[in-house]
Amino acid sequence: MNSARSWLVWGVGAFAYIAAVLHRSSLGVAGPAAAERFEVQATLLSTLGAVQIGVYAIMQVPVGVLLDRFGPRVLIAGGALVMTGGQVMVALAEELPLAVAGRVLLGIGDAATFISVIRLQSGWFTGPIVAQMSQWTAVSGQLGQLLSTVPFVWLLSQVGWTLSFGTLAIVGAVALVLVLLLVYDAPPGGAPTTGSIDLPEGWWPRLLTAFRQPGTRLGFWTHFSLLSTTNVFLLLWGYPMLVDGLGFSSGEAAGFMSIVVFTGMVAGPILGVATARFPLRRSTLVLCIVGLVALVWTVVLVWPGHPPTWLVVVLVMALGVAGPGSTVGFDFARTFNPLRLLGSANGIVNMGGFIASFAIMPIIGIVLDVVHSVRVAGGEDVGLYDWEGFRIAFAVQLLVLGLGFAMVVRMRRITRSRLREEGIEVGPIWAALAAWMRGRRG
Ligand SMILES: NCCCC[C@H](N)C(=O)NCC(=O)O
Repeated sequence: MNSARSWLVWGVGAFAYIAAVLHRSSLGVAGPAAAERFEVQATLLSTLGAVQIGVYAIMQVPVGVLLDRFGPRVLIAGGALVMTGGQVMVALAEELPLAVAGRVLLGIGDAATFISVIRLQSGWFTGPIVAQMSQWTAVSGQLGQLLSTVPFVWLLSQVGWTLSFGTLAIVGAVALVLVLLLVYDAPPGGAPTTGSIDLPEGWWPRLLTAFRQPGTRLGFWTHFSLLSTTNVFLLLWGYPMLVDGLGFSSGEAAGFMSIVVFTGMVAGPILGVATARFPLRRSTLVLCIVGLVALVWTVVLVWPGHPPTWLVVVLVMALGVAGPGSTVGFDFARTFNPLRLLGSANGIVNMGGFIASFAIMPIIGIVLDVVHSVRVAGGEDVGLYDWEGFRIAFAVQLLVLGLGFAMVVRMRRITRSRLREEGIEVGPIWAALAAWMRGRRG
């Protein structure tokens, strides 16, 4: 455990996840080329993006159950295989239906990857480092996001659709071969066992057992609260809001998007250390991040006129912290479930943020449409992506943040009462801080 080989195995798993995120984000940055190739509206293409997120969310529970049955090696390799096939279809597609089928396969393969790499870590590492590894895995995915924004966009402009998407398929195939050669579920002696815990037979009772753990549901609501706001911004609505709503150039918008990604890459490891160092304060950390994001969105949305550039920078930095904040959800699942249920538990957690993203993405589009129609009917000459429309449409996110906050508070109360039964008392944060200050003085 925690050996050079552990790092190699994790590195290959992380590479497979980088490839998955690269596949995931490639259509989003190829919007104009796709609209031209398939002769469809950009709006229809953005709906495709939402469908892929939906497929990803629906697949979480089946994939989690399969992960507990077959282990991460099989799931990561299977995911890479399906994504490679999907990307070949996208590369060769001349008509939209084949491209859609390819994107569905990409959603399925992608769904298997992140939670399997998170599960792989628990087979190869022990101790506080495991809490940090989840953040490192998530950070590596951000590399895939960056690769899609600059190098892939450049490749697409140089060699065209088939060769650039074909190159992504080759990256997927390389990931598949490396996983088959190097990734195993645990070192030769086996992973740490949790054999003393009796688990029911059959996938359904086991899934229910994972769901009934309050820590799993605390993880679900953590992910629900914090992932969607970043996803909605990075994957769909951030670019039109910045360019059409606020009048920034496309280069400036790309710069803002990169700030989200870079802030996440810095915040992730810091949150990883914090969760490993203060495991009993993880939910307080999550609540602070949810509160911060809600506050910043509120200020942006009620700002008279266009929000100033410095405020937009604060917003994208807050969104950058929200992404790694959502990863803390997997740490709740890890510490409250036996290893043999971790696949199912992680699948449940990962569904949270993607269900919220899938719901919010079209709702924002619908609200934009309604606001636009009402204003046009009232005689105003405004565009669909006007800032006043975004101001109202983005307020929908406050409902997700508010619901998420309330549910995290509720689930942590239940989780803490379960801990109390086991003799672990988690006092209020102010009491802990006061004791810490007294300790420093004395
Ligand atoms: N853009 C934010 C990335 C944060 C990672 C996140 N916690 C997560 O759940 N990722 C799942 C995945 O499949 O990427």
